[in-house]
Amino acid sequence: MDVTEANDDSFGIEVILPQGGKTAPCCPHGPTLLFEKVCKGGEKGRRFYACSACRDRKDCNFFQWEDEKVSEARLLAREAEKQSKRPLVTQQEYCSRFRKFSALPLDEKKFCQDCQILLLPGLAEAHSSHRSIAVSTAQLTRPSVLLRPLDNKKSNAQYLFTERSSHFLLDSLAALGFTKVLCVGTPRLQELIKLRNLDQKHEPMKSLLLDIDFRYAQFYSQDEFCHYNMFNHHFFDGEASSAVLQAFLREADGQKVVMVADPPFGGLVKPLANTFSLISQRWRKLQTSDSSNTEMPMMWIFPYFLEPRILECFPSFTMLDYQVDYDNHSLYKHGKTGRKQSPVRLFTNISPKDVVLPKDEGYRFCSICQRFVFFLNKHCAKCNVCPSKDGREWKHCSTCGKCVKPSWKHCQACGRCALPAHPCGQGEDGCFNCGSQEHKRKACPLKDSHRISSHRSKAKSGGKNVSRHPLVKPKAKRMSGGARRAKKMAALSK
Ligand SMILES: C[S@@+](CC[C@H](N)C(=O)[O-])C[C@H]1O[C@@H](n2cnc3c(N)ncnc32)[C@H](O)[C@@H]1O
Ligand SMILES: [Zn+2]
Ligand SMILES: [Zn+2]
Ligand SMILES: [Zn+2]
Ligand SMILES: [Zn+2]
Ligand SMILES: [Zn+2]
Ligand SMILES: [Zn+2]
Repeated sequence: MDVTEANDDSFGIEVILPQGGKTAPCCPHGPTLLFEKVCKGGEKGRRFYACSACRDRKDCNFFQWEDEKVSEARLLAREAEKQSKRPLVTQQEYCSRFRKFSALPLDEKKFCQDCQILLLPGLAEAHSSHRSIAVSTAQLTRPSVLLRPLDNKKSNAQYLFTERSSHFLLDSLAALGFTKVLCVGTPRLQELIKLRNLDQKHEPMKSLLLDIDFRYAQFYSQDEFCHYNMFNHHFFDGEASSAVLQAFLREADGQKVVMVADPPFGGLVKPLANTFSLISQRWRKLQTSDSSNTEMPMMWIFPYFLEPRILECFPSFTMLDYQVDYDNHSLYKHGKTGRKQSPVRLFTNISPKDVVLPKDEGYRFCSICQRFVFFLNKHCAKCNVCPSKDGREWKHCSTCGKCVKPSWKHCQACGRCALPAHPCGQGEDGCFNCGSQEHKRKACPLKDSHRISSHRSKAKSGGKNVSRHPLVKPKAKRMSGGARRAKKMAALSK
């Protein structure tokens, strides 16, 4: 993929990927991203830098105009903030603590739930007024169960795979012959790999977890975990961690590497694709000359409605029908009917016919499409594909000449299929959030991006704190989280 400037002609906020040359200023999460407001007709707005990882200003409020002169005092204040946000303990220190902790007698193994850390005996006093629990040896092998999932939707969005999905992933990777799994934001997959190695029934697999959640450093050695930001390919521990990745990507003695990434769903596609392509390039450089043209095998887990954006960045990818579901996300569950179906899918450059989807969960092989599909995704002889994206049975519209969602009807006035309740005669009703005609608001990569919305306001008002901007929808009456999610899911399944 080219690391080039965006040329999407929709209006909204665009990310401009680094092209070498100018270095971006850093926030506590590494180099910031450059954003630009693009208006209808291609008119460009003033560019600004903002945090790559946090989509909520509460988590990181970095803001700087591209052409802004920053005073020495502000630079010093930034540096001080960066230092204050650094973890108090190094990963090396964590590793040595973990060794000591593992050697403790069972009744001394404690975990502080308030601080989310393993407590060595010397620390017990300082945490005596906190809630702490005993930790069994088995629990030590399941950090994703022990740690409280970070449910901050806009930054961490830590949704953990169900047993069903994590075992499916692991079994598929093993069946495909992969022996090294680069886990980008997939802590639960990493721990299952380690557990699988323990039972010694299988060929051992190696794994390396790259995640922004530093709590995981407590449980892994330095060659198993790197504190990492996947939106700017930033290693918080610098060269040392970067070297760990480099060593991991090297394939010796018939080893085969695969990357599995499960980014927060609201994350911007372009910076993520840029990161994955940088990792792939590093992998390719380590290959022997005869395979130098191939891409690194990758699986990117993301909602189906972002398929066009992902394929734009990775034309070699295919979206598989498999529905990935999550333990702590009630609406992203697997099911055969209605709203219970998860919208999250696997995007991969591995040949889809080789990724066998489980028959007992309703998947079958389409010999024409040469891939496994959900049973409701029936092959359309006219389109010559299994057309469904959302797991429901789609129907063919002969006027449009393509298959459409079951709830859509052909509208003579608009000359296309749409929901019966569509705003008729107003042409393509594209995205209400950013104005693009290529997706609906629900698929907007900038949706839920209040931080960017506030920057938009700032961008327009010359830095003054205004609450309204023509591009920013006025805040609707606040709904409860559950109601909001339900509404979103209802919109998705129409
Ligand atoms: C949707 S969850 C995926 C978890 C996965 N389903 C599992 O069960 O292992 C997103 C993961 O990405 C991590 N994450 C969030 N923002 C990140 C960032 N900027 N860089 C790296 N990791 C990040 C979170 O800590 C979390 O582990
Ligand atoms: Zn930041
Ligand atoms: Zn504590
Ligand atoms: Zn088919
Ligand atoms: Zn069709
Ligand atoms: Zn139609
Ligand atoms: Zn119409």
